[in-house]
Amino acid sequence: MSDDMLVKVQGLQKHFPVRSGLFGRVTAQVRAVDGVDFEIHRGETLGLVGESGSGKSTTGRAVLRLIEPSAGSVHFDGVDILSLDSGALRRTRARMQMIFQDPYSSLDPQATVADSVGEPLRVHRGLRGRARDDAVVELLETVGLQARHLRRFPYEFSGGQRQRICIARALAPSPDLLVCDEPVSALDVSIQAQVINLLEDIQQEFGIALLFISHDLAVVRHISDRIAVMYLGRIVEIGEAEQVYTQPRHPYTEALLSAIPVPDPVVQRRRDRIVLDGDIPSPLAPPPGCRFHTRCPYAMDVCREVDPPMTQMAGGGVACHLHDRGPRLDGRSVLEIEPRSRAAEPVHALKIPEIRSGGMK
Ligand SMILES: Nc1ncnc2c1ncn2[C@@H]1O[C@H](COP(=O)(O)OP(=O)(O)OP(=O)(O)O)[C@@H](O)[C@H]1O
Repeated sequence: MSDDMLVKVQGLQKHFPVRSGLFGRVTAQVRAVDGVDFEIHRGETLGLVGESGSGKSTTGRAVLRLIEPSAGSVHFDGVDILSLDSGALRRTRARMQMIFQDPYSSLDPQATVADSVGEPLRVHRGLRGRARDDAVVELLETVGLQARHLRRFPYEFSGGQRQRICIARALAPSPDLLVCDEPVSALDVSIQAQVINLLEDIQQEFGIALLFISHDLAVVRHISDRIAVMYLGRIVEIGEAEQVYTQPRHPYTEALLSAIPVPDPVVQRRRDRIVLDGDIPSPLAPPPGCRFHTRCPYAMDVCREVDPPMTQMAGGGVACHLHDRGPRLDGRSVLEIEPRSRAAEPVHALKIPEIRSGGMK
């Protein structure tokens, strides 16, 4: 792992068993995360986007080992966190904190701010009494609250203020990584930008890396250095934020982007709205071949058969799709690329029709 690499995730899977019948036999598996690779560098913000159900939260939790991954590896600062015993995991986890969507349920309603934010200071830094309160006040000021809030309870705060308290608590053990799972989705629109700006300021001031999970590509673009797009348990595209936003390689990214209103009418016209058919398929039985083919406006016969590999694209970014819609770094054609997996039919026997025109709606 290079020196500036903080997190390296390889082949991550999380399958949830579905049990039924009198004896609770496992009859199926929800493949919530089904082979995910990415890296986060020190001080970097990686945005993770995708529709509801694409596996973003499960990925975030599995990275922190809040849930046990089914397969794959997660290295944090060079250490394989899946190999740690509970004591070592607890110590490492202090450096990896999580902020959840709902600040209402994230805080103990019976605990004052001093206690909520002070507890990790006691556990991880051994602070007590006055020293602990002073450190809490410092953290409160960092997140835009004041010393007068110290003895108050969660019900006395607005949603935005509660999320600030959660952020202060997450900062208490001086983490290197913050996993933010839809941190502004439960807040009023007017407050969302303030909390995103706060996270950005914190990230810059303390050099903390962020894994920023959101279903909203517009939110993620603002804060991210790089963006990973997730669909049905897999990352389908990953690259520099600006490049993913202005030059999407995967039809799914294109569809997500087309749903974002753009103030410039010329850009909006270039970005005709792509409405995807139907809902995201069930992770109990992902479609064979390319998982996106059932909703893809450009689907070809081959897409039903071949699970496309991630391909390094010229101009930056990595995307998984079979269409020749951007130059590949290796200059190879669709059929030369080794598929990740393939169904019964060999690829060369498949006829690739023209990309359907008029597929956009
Ligand atoms: N504990 C669980 N048991 C069974 N299935 C689960 C469990 N947790 C998540 N899932 C399923 O895994 C899939 C991915 O869920 P996940 O919450 O990770 O997606 P998401 O992209 O974060 O969406 P959302 O924003 O709605 O949470 C979904 O189909 C979900 O129903």
